[in-house]
Amino acid sequence: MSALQIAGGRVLFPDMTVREADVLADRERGRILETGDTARGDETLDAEGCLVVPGLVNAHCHAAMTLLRGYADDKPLDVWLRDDIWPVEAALEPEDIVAGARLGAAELLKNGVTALGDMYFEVPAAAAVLAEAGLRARVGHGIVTVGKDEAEARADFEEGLSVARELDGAAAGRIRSALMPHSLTTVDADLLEEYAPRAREAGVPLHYHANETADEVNPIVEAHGVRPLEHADDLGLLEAGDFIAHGVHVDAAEIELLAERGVGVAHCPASNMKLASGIAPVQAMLDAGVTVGIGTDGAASNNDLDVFDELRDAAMVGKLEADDAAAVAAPDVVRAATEGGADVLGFEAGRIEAGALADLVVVDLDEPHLTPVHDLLSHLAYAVRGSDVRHTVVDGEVVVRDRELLTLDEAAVTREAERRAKSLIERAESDE
Ligand SMILES: CSC[C@H]1O[C@@H](n2cnc3c(O)ncnc32)[C@H](O)[C@@H]1O
Ligand SMILES: [Zn+2]
Repeated sequence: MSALQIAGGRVLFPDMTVREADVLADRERGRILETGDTARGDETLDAEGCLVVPGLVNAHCHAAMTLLRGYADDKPLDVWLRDDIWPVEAALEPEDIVAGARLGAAELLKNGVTALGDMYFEVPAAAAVLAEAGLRARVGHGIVTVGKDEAEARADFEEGLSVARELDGAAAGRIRSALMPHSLTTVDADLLEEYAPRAREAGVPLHYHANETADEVNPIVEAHGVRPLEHADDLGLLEAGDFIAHGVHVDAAEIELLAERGVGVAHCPASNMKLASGIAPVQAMLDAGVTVGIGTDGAASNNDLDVFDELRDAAMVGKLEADDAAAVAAPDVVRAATEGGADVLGFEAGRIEAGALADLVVVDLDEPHLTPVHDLLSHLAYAVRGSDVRHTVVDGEVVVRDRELLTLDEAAVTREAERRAKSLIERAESDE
């Protein structure tokens, strides 16, 4: 057996206490062996003066959208997608998505993200990039049927299903999959109802955008006489292990439904604020027992993939929504960004304890903005930045050491992304 020891740090344990401890990981099984005064490993990662936390989980992302970072800002979701994003996405070539996914992977890992949920196009190629970079991910082909005839719409669902079947369990289990219809308003309801059981047969969950804006809720209520998540339930889209993105405009009955069905929510506070989509009732979800994770959404609506940023936003905006400074407190957001996200994505990660997947992050505390230390949980929720991440470990393997990405050539990745982004926009704008 080959083991990695993360030595000399202070460790955040699942009960949200922080104690001095080493962590020993089995690199072959990718699992944590023990914590405390551990045996030495074949490889050591220095955590002296640092805080060792579970790897952050980005529960909803479109990693390749890093290519569209800063391309279109300051617009509401429907206008932004229709006028800016979808026209450019129509010009995407597979190599663009590969370059964007690589850039996303580099940014995620350097910011301490060890796992993500990712919905986009060219998924086998993008998943290979995420896996090679060392990430853990639940991926899926984003299915959109609006504007397509029946044959095209079915073909999109078939692609979503075959990609999910093909990729589930890839990269020694680091890649899992889901059937990922884009949303309840951009995908045909009859096909959703028809394909959901086929995803169940394939053993994969469903993931889709839901209740993101008020404009999305009203047409469903008008057409079906029920709220979107009740409609989703009627279509068979709310089963244990499924997870939705956003869940901003949800009422009490829908929150109860999410909790009863065991459906997770990827809360995306920055994207929800930037697109002025609304404020999700996160405290009410937590009170109801809904599993909540944190997502950045794509870099075009965020505009970065820093989950530390995101969990601070989640705490701040959660307090505003609840009109209560005690709401969505530090331990709640730290848990959501780690264990919550891992549970949402169905990974046995997000906690530092024997048996859990060895996905860990070492945060450097030797920074002015992290001084003094009264409460490290407070720092994690309100002061730590992605750039404070010193080491990132996924599956027992060191992927970032002393802020250097070991799995990708960062300079080459950013150069290629810059080149691809420019040519993509030129192509898209010349098609107009
Ligand atoms: C069909 S692949 C995913 C699809 O989703 C688009 N997208 C990015 N951000 C959002 C968002 O906040 N809500 C809805 N859809 C979003 C992305 O551009 C792709 O087209
Ligand atoms: Zn999204």
